[in-house]
Amino acid sequence: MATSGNKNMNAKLVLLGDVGAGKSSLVLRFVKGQFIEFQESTIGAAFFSQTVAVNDATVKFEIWDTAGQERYHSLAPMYYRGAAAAIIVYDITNQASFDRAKKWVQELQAQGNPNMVMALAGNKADLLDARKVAAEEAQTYAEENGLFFMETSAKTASNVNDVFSEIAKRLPRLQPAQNPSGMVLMDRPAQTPAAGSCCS
Ligand SMILES: Nc1nc2c(ncn2[C@@H]2O[C@H](COP(=O)(O)OP(=O)(O)OP(=O)(O)O)[C@@H](O)[C@H]2O)c(=O)[nH]1
Repeated sequence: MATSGNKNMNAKLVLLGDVGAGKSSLVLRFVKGQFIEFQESTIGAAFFSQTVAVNDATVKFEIWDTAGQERYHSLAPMYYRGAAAAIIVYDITNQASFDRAKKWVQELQAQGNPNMVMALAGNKADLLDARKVAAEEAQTYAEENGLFFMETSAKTASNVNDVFSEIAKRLPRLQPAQNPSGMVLMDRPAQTPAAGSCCS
C-alpha cells in the first residue's frame, strides 16, 4: 500500500504521575525489558530513547521520565513543553495517585501542546486484590477528557508495549526524522537534563 509522507519520525514523550506509580518501571520494561522490585525514586528526570515500528513506519520515542515527588513539580513544564505525547500514570491500588493523575491531565490541557497524544495508564494491574480504582471509572474519565486508557503492569509486562504502540499510531506526522537512512543530523540544540538527572 502506498503511503505518503515520511516513514520515520521522532517524538518527544513525557511520563507524569504520582510518586511510586511506576513511571520508571514502565520505561525500564519498555526500553530494556526489565523490572526491578525496589526501583529507586527518580531525581529530577531521566532520559531514554526507544524506537517502535508501526505498520511500515518507525517512531523513535525520546522519553522523559519525570520525578513524581512534589518538590520536582516545578520542573515538569520543561519536560512536557513541546512533547508530542504524554503517559499519565497512576497506581490502580492507590486512589490518591488517580486523583494526582487527573491534576496532571488538567495541567497538560491548560499548558501542554494542544495536539498532544495523551494516554492514561493504570499501572500495577497485577495487584488485582489490592485494587482501589475501578477500570470503568478510569475508562470513563479518559473518554471524557480525550485520552486513551489502558491498565498496565510493568512487573508482568502486560500492555506496556501496547501503550507506546498505540501512541505511535495516534501521532500526527509532524516531526519527520531528518536523515533516516544515514547519519543523524541534529536540527536543534541537544537538550540538557536538569541538575541531578541521570541518563540511561
Ligand atoms: N507489583 C507491581 N509493582 C510495580 C509495578 N510498577 C512499579 N512497581 C513498583 O513500584 C515501586 C515504584 O516504582 P517506580 O517505577 O519507581 O515509580 P515512579 O512512578 O517512577 O516513582 P518516582 O520516580 O518516585 O516518581 C517500585 O518498587 C516498583 O518495583 C507494577 O506494575 N506492579
